Amino acid sequence: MLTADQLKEKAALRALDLVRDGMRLGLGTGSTAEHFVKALGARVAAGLNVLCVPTSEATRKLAESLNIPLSTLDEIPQLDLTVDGADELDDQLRLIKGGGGALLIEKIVATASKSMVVIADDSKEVAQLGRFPLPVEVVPVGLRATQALIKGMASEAGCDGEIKLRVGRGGEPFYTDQENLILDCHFGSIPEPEVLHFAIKRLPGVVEVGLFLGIADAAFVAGQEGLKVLRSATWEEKS
Ligand SMILES: O=C[C@H](O)[C@H](O)[C@H](O)COP(=O)(O)O
Repeated sequence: MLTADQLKEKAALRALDLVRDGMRLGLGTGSTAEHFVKALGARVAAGLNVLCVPTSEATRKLAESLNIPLSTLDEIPQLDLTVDGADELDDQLRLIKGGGGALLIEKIVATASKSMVVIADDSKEVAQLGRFPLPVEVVPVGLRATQALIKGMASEAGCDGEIKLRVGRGGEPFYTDQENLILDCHFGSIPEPEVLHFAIKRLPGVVEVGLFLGIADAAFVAGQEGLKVLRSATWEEKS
């Protein structure tokens, strides 16, 4: 019986098969992405030539410690591949991300990539998104007003539930790398993710919504029975 962490590593190692010499890569954030970055670091130490854009300060520090060559999207606006974890995914490759607070840069980097591949253990797979509280990144100014607006818009989109300001370990508000706040929306289920995304995203205080829709091209999902590959209609794995 493999532990959840071993399953995450298995998915991450499978994604490493996609990496080719000379690629420009987006590096995701979180415990699953960390396995990918560490394994990539070992390949770089063995001579692989890649240039990578991290999606968070935590990932930048980890990649730096492994001597992985780093750049920014300003220098390389288009990437070949981004590999990242997810908090939830459904069978249409729709995701909830942002459990670690990195959703904004993760979405920018993934969208700037020709392919985005998700790595996950099978506890992240759901029939309907929403069991995991949906993270919404908001600017600190007007927090309570934005929170009330999100609640109203979400309710119209069929999603009700508590919306909580994320706090850090010491009970103080959690700030993202961009000094924004996160509202975790405990909806339980999101019947129409596209409708909800559109409704919330257009509010002025909202920076980004943790729904990734039409962004992921494939997912490697590791379970006790083996590794499952989910593919979008257009994704082809090059050998
Ligand atoms: O903000 C964090 C990211 O979206 C992570 O990729 C997501 O929370 C999954 O993290 P983990 O692999 O640790 O479950």
